[in-house]
Amino acid sequence: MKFEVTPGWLAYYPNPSKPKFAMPAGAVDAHCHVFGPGDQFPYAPERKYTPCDAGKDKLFALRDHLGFNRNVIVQATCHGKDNRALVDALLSADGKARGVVTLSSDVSDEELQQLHAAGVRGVRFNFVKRLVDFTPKEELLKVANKIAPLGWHVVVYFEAQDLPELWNFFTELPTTVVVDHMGRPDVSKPVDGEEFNLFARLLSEHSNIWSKLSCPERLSKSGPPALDGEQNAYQDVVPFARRLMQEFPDRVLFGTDWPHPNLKNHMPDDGLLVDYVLQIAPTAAEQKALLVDNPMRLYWPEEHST
Ligand SMILES: O=C(O)/C=C(\CC(=O)C(=O)O)C(=O)O
Repeated sequence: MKFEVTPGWLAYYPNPSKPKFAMPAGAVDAHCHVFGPGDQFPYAPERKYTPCDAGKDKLFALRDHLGFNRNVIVQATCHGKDNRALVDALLSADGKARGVVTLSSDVSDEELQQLHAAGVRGVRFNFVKRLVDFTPKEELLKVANKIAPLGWHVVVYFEAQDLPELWNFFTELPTTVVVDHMGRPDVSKPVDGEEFNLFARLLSEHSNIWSKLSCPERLSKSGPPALDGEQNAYQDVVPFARRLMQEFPDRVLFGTDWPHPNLKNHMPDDGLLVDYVLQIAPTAAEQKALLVDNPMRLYWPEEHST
């Protein structure tokens, strides 16, 4: 099937630079996507956007170019609950990729076993209103209860203003819970203000809740963008990520978010996005926790020793 991309769609950066930051051995890109290709893995009829194709071969080439060792591929809403593109990527990754899928509550035990064998270790619940239609919480809880016995976790994506309403749901989930993109704070508000304090409290009061420090390119208001060799990109986001890195060093993850769906004003150079990590995790110990130990503990526990 032929798909027309959403008007104004920004394609991923064509020739990313080589990062200056040599990541620790075994680094994991813990948040990225595959899109199609649409003629092989059609986009979902209920999608809110149509991206440009960004298939597994491009993702794996980027992984190697940037110096990551492994990927965690997260289901994006443009593929709905059809996880075939993601599973196909996992099966082609020589064990170097794990996945987070989207499921409906009638998923069978047999399907779950197949997904587990392919490398799936989590489900994603998306609450961002521009991306998805509403799903009743009972439905989501059913899914969470089905995947809990497999040792999987739940990834949640929401915007900061919706946290109060979602708090009870998140804190009652029976699994590890991983929050995408620091709960999308408004970074023009203070890092120790009411909004971000609430998010930090979610983690401090619930030791099963983790956060990705990803997506400065999406959260930043004043940049500067990760373009043209910029080594101090997205300075307005750094204090937020830095706070979580320091307060919860063993529950944070980082990912590129390639191919960066729905960006509106610029497309980052992924090499410079890797260099951004030096600002939020300046010490070798923090870098190892963020990029290796934490994601390995969550996604490859059988290989993880520390
Ligand atoms: O890639 C991300 O994490 C963020 C997205 C897209 C997304 O999550 C999805 O479509 O599922 C966004 O903010 O548009």
